[in-house]
Amino acid sequence: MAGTAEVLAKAERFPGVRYPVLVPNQKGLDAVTSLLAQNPASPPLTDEISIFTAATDAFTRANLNTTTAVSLERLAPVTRAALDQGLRVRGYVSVVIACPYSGPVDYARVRDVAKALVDMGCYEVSLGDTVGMGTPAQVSEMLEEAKKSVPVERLAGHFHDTYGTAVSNVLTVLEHGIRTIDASIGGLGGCPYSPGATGNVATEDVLYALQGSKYHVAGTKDGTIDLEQMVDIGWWISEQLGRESTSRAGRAIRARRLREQQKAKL
Ligand SMILES: CC(C)(COP(=O)([O-])OP(=O)([O-])OC[C@H]1O[C@@H](n2cnc3c(N)ncnc32)[C@H](O)[C@@H]1OP(=O)([O-])[O-])[C@@H](O)C(=O)NCCC(=O)NCCSC(=O)C[C@@](C)(O)CC(=O)[O-]
Repeated sequence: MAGTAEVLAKAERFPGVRYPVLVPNQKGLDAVTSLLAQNPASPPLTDEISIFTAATDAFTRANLNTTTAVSLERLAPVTRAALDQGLRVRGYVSVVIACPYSGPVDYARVRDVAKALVDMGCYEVSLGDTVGMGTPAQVSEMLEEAKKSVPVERLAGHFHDTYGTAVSNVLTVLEHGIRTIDASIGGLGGCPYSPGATGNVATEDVLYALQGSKYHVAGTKDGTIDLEQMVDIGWWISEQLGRESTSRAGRAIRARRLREQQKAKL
């Protein structure tokens, strides 16, 4: 968390793109507030914070050094203060399917924690399969429970791809009415307290899977994004970070291009 302000101050920003900042507590909000005060800009460096907790005490202890109930008590005034400053607040519930420390998750806890985050002022709650073990059947069951307390329009899907089910889980939650999906280019991401978990579902893989579907990508000219360009970006950032892209579509398209180059040489 300590380097957040430095990263944000150096990030190149583009109109229409949001740059939410992960804020675990009041100190995190204070860092954002002072950064905005020291760097007045229009549009501001950020207009949104993301607060986070989990569906199990065991994960919240690892991630926030407290229980879920205490984290919610601490985050309520942080959310009010952020809203008072005109910031948007997004919430995350981690480990909505399985917890790396306490095993299978009670979906009623997901329901109740998501409701607590909405009640304190989050405009949206992202449901995170942090360990990436969820199957479409489990995700469906969890979502049916969460929808009992939070309208589906206020929910988002956040899937890590450890067991290779993230894209199918994305398609599952879309069928349930969720319209916001967290994804990362090249499959980057991951939580330091989720041992063995891979990064988030790759943006390239979600885009590939949505091709020909009834879903369109919001904020784009024709509802699509140039997948070939996204693949280039996924490989570029992965190489900057000294890693391989974990995007299946990214790897397949790179391999296809290599075959085409070899064929052209013949
Ligand atoms: C929250 C704490 C700090 C509590 O940790 P703590 O030890 O209870 O906090 P503390 O108040 O005792 O402070 C300990 C030290 O941290 C400092 N500190 C205190 N707060 C901050 C802050 N906001 N920013 C920077 N520094 C901070 C504080 O100043 C102090 O520094 P010292 O005096 O020892 O030099 C710790 O548990 C922590 O850093 N947690 C975050 C861990 C993390 O980065 N998790 C990954 C986030 S992403 C995620 O969770 C998954 C998600 C959301 O993406 C979705 C999903 O996949 O599920």
